[in-house]
Amino acid sequence: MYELIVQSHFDAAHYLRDYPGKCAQVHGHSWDVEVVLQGEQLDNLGMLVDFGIVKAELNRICDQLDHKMINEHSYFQEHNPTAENLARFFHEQLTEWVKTRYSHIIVASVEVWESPRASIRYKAI
Ligand SMILES: Nc1nc2c(c(=O)[nH]1)N=C([C@H](O)[C@H](O)COP(=O)(O)OP(=O)(O)OP(=O)(O)O)CN2
Ligand SMILES: [Zn+2]
Repeated sequence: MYELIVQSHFDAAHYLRDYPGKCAQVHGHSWDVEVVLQGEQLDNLGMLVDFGIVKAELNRICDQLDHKMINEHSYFQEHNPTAENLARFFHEQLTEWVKTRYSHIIVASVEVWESPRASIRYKAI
């Protein structure tokens, strides 16, 4: 089993609805995102899938949030923009993308760091 890992990054603002503390106020973070894809079968180049293709898709999703107010994104009007929901958001979008293109890989996990010392990892079950 191979695991392919790519990372990306975005800067954005958010606030947590109904949060009993300072995070209920608008503030910003520099989020880091790491995606793990798993698969067994390699292509004729000996790749699970080209890093560049996965990075481009991950960057496309990050661009939906980069330098924005996350709460205004349609997904986060319904989900509080916690690291948990951000990880789920990336996982859902990447899974949709993988399913339409690659039958031999799955999105095993997405990890979102809200700071260098705090992250959430979401895994498919
Ligand atoms: N499980 C989660 N807990 C918290 C989340 C989250 O997404 N999932 N988010 C927040 C807030 O976004 C907050 O901005 C970050 O909280 P906190 O680490 O307390 O704040 P700082 O970055 O300022 O850290 P300091 O150690 O106080 O400097 C809260 N919790
Ligand atoms: Zn925050």
